[in-house]
Amino acid sequence: MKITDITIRHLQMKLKAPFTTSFGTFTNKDFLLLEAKDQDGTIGWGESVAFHSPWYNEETLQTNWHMLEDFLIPLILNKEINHPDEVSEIFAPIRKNNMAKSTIEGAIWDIYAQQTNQSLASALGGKKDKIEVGISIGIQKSIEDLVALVDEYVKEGYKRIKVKIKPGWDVDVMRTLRENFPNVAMMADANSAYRLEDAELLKQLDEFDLTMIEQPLASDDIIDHSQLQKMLNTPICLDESIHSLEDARKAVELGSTKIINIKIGRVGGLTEAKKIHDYCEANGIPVWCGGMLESGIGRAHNVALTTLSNFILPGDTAGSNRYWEKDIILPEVVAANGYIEVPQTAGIGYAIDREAVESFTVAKKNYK
Ligand SMILES: O=C(O)CCC(=O)C1=CC=C[C@@H](O)[C@@H]1C(=O)O
Ligand SMILES: [Mg+2]
Repeated sequence: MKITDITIRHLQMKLKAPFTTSFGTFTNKDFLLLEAKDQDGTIGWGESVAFHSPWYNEETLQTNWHMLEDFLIPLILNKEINHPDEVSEIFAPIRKNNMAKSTIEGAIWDIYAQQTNQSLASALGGKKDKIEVGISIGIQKSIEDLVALVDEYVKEGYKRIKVKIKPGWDVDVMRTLRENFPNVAMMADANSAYRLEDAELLKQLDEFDLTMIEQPLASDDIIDHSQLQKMLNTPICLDESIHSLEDARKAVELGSTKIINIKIGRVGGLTEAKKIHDYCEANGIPVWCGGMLESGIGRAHNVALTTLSNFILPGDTAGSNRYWEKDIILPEVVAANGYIEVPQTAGIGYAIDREAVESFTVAKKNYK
């Protein structure tokens, strides 16, 4: 294929419910949507998961737009590409900026799957026809509000409940949840809110039979997590610390993590995500697919990735209606009784709702 035409759009979509983590609260999702067209007119879609501000990692919507416009698109336009795995090689001279790279690579995977007349899941080697899904709940105003929300999602059949923790909102919260929901698969995501000195406090979480504690320590740490894991019975899951297969290898070899949260954007795209999946499978490390409050396009990519065999834990890919009054795909991603049916049509398996896209677009630019 040869990509001959790319359009970047800045979309602003209002979240159904504000999302609060140990870093703060946001009510809108601003993100870049990338539309790529090849010489035959096949159109593929990719979504940047970079937030408006650099709180999750160093990338932002603006840095992504800059990297795409000034470096990545010029490397891709009118270049002969035989397989999407070539994109990460083309981008190898560009340091980091994984979310920007992933945005364009995802669109190329979509085009490739359409041109080989297979679902994106199949193109990645996935075999599942439905995936188990969990749900991630931001920090709530009160424990009572949190219990009510968890109760709602458990009744909807979500297979795993993920809650945020931070100093002052941790042991008591998890104890109350466990008392109310003794049999639900539950995990905590700390988003790096703790230090190794907090080990004794984090050890108290062992009492609640959590499936994992996600990213308790610094977002660029692997060493201290290996020390902490020796002190905890609960498995540590790394998210922000893992940017590549190399990071995953080092973390696994050091015993820093027993589970890995794979996010396509964080690791630079589907090709690297698949490499991490395969390495973890060969080393007995289960993985699951994390979320970044994606629109239906990013959500569709997450569904396809989760069909790979070692995605054995429910991820954060909840249904579209959890996030948006109206998504930008048709049909929307639907989670029913904790499962999402995997689309079998060619490409990402969902059609774009152009009217919805245009209604949320606040800026756009075309590149030929
Ligand atoms: O997309 C979802 O529903 C999951 C969102 C989510 O839990 C996160 C998104 C971004 C940063 C964090 O707050 C958290 C995570 O680290 O997984
Ligand atoms: Mg996380």
